[in-house]
Amino acid sequence: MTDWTDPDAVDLSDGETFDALLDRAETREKGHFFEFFAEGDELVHDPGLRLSQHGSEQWMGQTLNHDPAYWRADAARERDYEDVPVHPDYLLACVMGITVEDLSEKGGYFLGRDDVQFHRPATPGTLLAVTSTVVDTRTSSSRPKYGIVTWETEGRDRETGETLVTYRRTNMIPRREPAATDGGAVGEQDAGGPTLPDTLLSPDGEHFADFQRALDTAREEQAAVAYRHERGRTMDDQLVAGLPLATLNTARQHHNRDEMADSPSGDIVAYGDVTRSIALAHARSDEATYREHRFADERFHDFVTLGDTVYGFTRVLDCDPDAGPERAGAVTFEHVAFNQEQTPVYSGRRTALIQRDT
Ligand SMILES: CC(C)(COP(=O)(O)OP(=O)(O)OC[C@H]1O[C@@H](n2cnc3c(N)ncnc32)[C@H](O)[C@@H]1OP(=O)(O)O)[C@@H](O)C(=O)NCCC(=O)NCCSC(=O)C[C@H](O)C(=O)O
Repeated sequence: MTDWTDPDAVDLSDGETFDALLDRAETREKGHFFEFFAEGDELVHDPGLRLSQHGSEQWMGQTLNHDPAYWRADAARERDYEDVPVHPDYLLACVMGITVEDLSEKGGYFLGRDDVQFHRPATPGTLLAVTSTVVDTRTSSSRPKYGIVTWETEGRDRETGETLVTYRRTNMIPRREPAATDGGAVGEQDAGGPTLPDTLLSPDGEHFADFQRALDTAREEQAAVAYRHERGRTMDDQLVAGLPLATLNTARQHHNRDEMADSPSGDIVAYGDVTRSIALAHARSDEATYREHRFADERFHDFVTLGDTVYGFTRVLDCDPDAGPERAGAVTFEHVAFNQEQTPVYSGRRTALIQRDT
């Protein structure tokens, strides 16, 4: 009788034998299908992650978020930070990265995020504690193989218990069993041509007063304050696979080319937080940012894959001179990331504190 614990019992040099072995082996699964999630469930995400200066600088460097307030003590003090904090995009990506193994590792699409709030800055060395609550589950009417799940997530400092960031995110999650639906209409477009303002204005500078002036002028002229950013960033392996893995994001979409070969993208795709951070970096390079405040209605419209180039477009929606400290006012933007074919891949509303002219 063959001893199946004998390392030599299976001839691995014989491809046919190994194929047959793999075909019969059960796959030990990772992640959860849609059916796992029930409204009200709370998930405590285990891996934890210590935010690091290196991780933050690597994120900033690769995504073109070159803001010295997040790496130089004098620049941080100038922006009223007690210590040099990690970059907020890195913080957000790390908080979400930790959740992926429990929430979205099975694949599916990161559709959007809402109510992103930064409660306090986080410094390098902070150990994260992250929990999520399932707030909604529903069947996708257009894609019977998927369900749609929304979670609320909170990232805290594990040592002090202080809340750092909170948000609500929605993903399409593969179902173990396809649902019976009417098949729905996929990506239907509205009929009729586009309605656009006659004039698009751009602010004269990067300070709060420049945005406010442009918005006031636009209101008088039935114009919009909307502009493109010159920089683009082509997605390479470091961005697509390296950055998500550095945040412990285990979603196969970002690092398993073999699995992704049969997917609609045909290849690995960028982590939504990387795409978003690049578009925001383009926008921030044209403004005197004081602080990030909140984000709303973030959507991922299309996937971004290796070799795509991410550009940015910004529309100014509102200016509030009374929000924020004396030296800054709040500006609400809509940012759009688009690719080399001018296809939007991300959009979101962002309120940031922008420095007044000094
Ligand atoms: C996902 C897409 C292929 C969908 O395209 P399309 O069918 O054209 O879009 P619809 O607008 O019809 O949406 C389909 C259904 O999803 C619901 N939906 C869409 N957005 C939201 C939202 N923000 N909140 C709630 N629900 C939403 C619609 O209501 C539709 O529902 P139903 O009719 O019942 O089916 C396309 O959008 C696409 O390719 N998007 C890009 C996705 C992407 O690349 N994301 C980022 C990369 S993946 C990632 O980062 C993974 C991450 O690591 C993680 O783990 O989450």
